[in-house]
Amino acid sequence: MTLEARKLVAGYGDKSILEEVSFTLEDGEILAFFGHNGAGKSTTLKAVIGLIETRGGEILLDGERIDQLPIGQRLERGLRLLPERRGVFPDLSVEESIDVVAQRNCSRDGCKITRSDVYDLLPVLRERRKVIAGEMSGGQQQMLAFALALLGSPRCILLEEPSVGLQPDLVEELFAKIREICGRLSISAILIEHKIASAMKIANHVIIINSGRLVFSGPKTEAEKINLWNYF
Ligand SMILES: Nc1ncnc2c1ncn2[C@@H]1O[C@H](COP(=O)(O)OP(=O)(O)OP(=O)(O)O)[C@@H](O)[C@H]1O
Repeated sequence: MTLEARKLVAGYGDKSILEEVSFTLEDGEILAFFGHNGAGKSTTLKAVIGLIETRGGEILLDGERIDQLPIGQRLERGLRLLPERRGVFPDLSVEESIDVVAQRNCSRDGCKITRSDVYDLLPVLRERRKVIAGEMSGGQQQMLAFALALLGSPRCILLEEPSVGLQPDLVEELFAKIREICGRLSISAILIEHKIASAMKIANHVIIINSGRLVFSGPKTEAEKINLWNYF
């Protein structure tokens, strides 16, 4: 799978936010997406998933343009968005949550990741099957949110600050799981993250935007040579 954004332009009302943002993401790769508050990172993910319309540029999945498709068709093609703090059903148990999403995402033939697969990939969820999602720790809620994004046949998961509110050791645990699962199942991810060091540990590529403009794009090894803190 290749996800490519070419010179994306997007905004809200008469406000222009993204100015020709481009990136490419291959199978199993993790793209760390950095930039100061309000730089336009979430806006980029919203444009990729189809929550806002683009005003210029192209989004391609395996060479096919998807920027005019409705969200539903982008989901069917394997794009997933895991929004900040909003990835779980707070009143449902872990098992109910997984069942509801599996029913929707795994009903078609060729479902890559089933209910039992997510329990195998994230065993903590099997142990916590009967627990109400909203009553779990932040780390476990993020594991569940990630599991829900995995159900079906995901190809690229857009992660919006999954570490928010987590203790440092839980961030490391969650990120290690993301790295392991994406690598093993050839799922790619875009990771918006303010915890730079943790994100850098699992990233292959880095992009940085500043006021809606791309200021850096390159492999992790190149990003390690610059002072990333200059962009926050
Ligand atoms: N729904 C909206 N309507 C109007 N303006 C918006 C909307 N959502 C975001 N913006 C504005 O777009 C700009 C970019 O916001 P965005 O959320 O994409 O930034 P970000 O880089 O994700 O920031 P953060 O790291 O704080 O989440 C900001 O100026 C923000 O106020």
